[in-house]
Amino acid sequence: MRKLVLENGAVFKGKALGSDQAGQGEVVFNTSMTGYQEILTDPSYRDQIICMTYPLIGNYGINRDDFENIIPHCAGMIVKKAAVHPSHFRRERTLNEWLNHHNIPGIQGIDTRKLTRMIRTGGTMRGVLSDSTESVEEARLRAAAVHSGDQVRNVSASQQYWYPGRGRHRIVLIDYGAKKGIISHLLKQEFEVISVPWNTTAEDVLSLSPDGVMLSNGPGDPQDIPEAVQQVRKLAEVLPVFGICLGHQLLALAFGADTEKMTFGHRGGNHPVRHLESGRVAITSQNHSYTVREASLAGTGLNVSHVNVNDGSIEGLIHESLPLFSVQYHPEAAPGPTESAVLFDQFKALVHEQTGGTIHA
Ligand SMILES: NC(=O)CC[C@H](N)C(=O)O
Repeated sequence: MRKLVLENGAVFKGKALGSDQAGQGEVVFNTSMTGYQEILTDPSYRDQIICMTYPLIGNYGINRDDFENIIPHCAGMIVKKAAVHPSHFRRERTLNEWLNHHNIPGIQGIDTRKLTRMIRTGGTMRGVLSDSTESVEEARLRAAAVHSGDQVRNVSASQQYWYPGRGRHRIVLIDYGAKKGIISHLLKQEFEVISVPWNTTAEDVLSLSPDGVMLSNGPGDPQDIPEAVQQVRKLAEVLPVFGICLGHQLLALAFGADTEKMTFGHRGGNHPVRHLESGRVAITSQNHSYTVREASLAGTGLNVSHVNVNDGSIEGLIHESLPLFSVQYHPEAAPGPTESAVLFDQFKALVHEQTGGTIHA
């Protein structure tokens, strides 16, 4: 028997999934029906235990192509039922085999609806996964003591990577825990991409002669990395910038706005977002716990471009005079609906406009 114990004392008894090692982290839920491979390898889930609300996970196995990072960074996985015999022509391993291979613990067979409702009302909670015979109170105390920090430092690559691309314009991607999908979309726009570690100084970024800067997604609280915020501000004054998720939050902080933690965040592939100027709604892929505080935007030069249709939270920002924009959701859609990929076209157009170039088809 394996159990999940939350910091509020709730106990969920189920069966083992993945590694036998004890797991601990912040328990979050994701409403995507598919895309578990991309979700498990998204570095933004660092130190989090992911509960999938869809009841059958793993039915098409794990393949060699759909990774968002070389290794998974999440702390655990919770499913109602993990498929034992996945069926897909690209499948190479089962979910259970792959979790074992990467030493990630999980639990299956618990009431994931009950857990999700508990998080929706009580907020994101810390929890532990264990096989041990420790008492519930001991496990609860362990859960309440879970502390995460240094998440970006732990997931960002420690060196530069160069992706030649086919275009004339060079983008420096600041890697706070970047998903492969972002790099693929930049290359599709024919940008040359240089990804740099999260703590690269603005001066070192500028020495690479970029035509624009992409601020990636990443784990944790954006306020944990004030040194990165300072560098973003310097870059935003001189170059076109596009920020995604953590990158969006860092851009807001760089201009003096504030961020706060949401009760349970947004995670899934079906979040409706309204573009205020056109009134058009896009269905988006999301994975975040923090949000930009609307009241804090006054006087920053940043305006709200997109809002979440469900709860009205800020989903996009645009600067009133500088060539900068950002979104809280995931236009790279890995996994998720691809309709927001147009934002990468808009970034290309912005970079070309700023550099005086023309777009080559
Ligand atoms: N996907 C992301 O970049 C997440 C951003 C941030 N860690 C949050 O949870 O809000």
